[in-house]
Amino acid sequence: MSRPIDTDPHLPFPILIGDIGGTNARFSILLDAYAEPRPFPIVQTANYPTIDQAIQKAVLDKTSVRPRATILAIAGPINGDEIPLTNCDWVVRPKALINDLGFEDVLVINDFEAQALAVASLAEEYREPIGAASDNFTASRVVLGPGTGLGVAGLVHAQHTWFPVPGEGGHVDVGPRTERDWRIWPFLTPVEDPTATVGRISAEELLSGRGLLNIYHAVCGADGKEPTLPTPADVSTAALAGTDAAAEEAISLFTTYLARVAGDMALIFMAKGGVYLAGGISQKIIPALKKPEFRAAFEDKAPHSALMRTIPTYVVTHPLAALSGLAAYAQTPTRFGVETDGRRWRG
Ligand SMILES: Nc1ncnc2c1ncn2[C@@H]1O[C@H](COP(=O)(O)OP(=O)(O)OP(=O)(O)O)[C@@H](O)[C@H]1O
Repeated sequence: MSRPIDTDPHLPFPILIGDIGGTNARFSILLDAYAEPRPFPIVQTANYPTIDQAIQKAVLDKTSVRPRATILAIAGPINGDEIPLTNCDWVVRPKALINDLGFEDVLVINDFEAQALAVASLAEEYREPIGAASDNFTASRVVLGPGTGLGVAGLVHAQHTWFPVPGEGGHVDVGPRTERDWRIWPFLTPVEDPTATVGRISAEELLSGRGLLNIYHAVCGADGKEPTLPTPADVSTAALAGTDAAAEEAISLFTTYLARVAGDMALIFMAKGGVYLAGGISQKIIPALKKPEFRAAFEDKAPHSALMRTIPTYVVTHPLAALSGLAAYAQTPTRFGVETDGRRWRG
């Protein structure tokens, strides 16, 4: 028996999938449920005034395939018919995509929801284990991604279905714990965020590009030294090369705080299937994450340390992880419990 159209999660092929970040937009086309996604060159969002023009010029003008549907993953909340992106001037207008570009079906989801879809079935070659624990059964997972901000999503496994749970976990409070933390904390001030509430250090203010710089400045401040490294990449490069003591401590604290928050998220979701570190920064600091501090802080969750020791941790190394999650969903939407209410438009 065929399902009524309103509850059928399948979108019609060909499907254009897009991962729209603050800086970069990545697109692929899926011809059918079995074909490999066909990628297009990465688009710099600053080079196009609107997403419609980017899709037209960077995708539709470059292929004779006419996608009938599109699934877009965006950074930011999805409310209503006008969806502004965080960190970029583009506004997603699904009705315009239908009327002007000819799509019949448009689905917009959160970027970390797409990352969560990706970790449901990430091949071994696209994940780097941190620590010895390994997953040998299907269980709920968590994905955390330090980048421009800190994205967090759960992936709950129930009733043979993966349910991505997008949230705002990057904005939980983090407090000092060790004696050194207590010395550093008074020097932690938002580096580039004038809207941050005074006195509140959220996870994102530590675990992001600006967060790493924030930690580095605080380490220098606590030691009465002048900071000399201007960017987060300078801090991690100097730390990994062992050429700057404050940068080395900053990256060590960054991995420790990331592990504490990752452990908290694992406890909340009972993520026996593992914690996956995505985002732009994790892949670049794998040697630091492989030092003992990360797993030690992750497992340091009395009275649940024994449980934490069994939970594997990985860095996602797939170059287009969010797109791979969207492709998995587009191919077999019934494997996933993705909420489409208020996020799907049809022409
Ligand atoms: N080697 C590095 N070490 C530490 N931080 C880095 C490094 N390279 C870049 N960053 C920081 O990572 C952040 C960018 O993260 P990411 O690559 O995830 O970009 P994004 O804007 O969040 O995503 P998108 O590329 O999808 O637009 C910036 O704050 C940048 O300063």
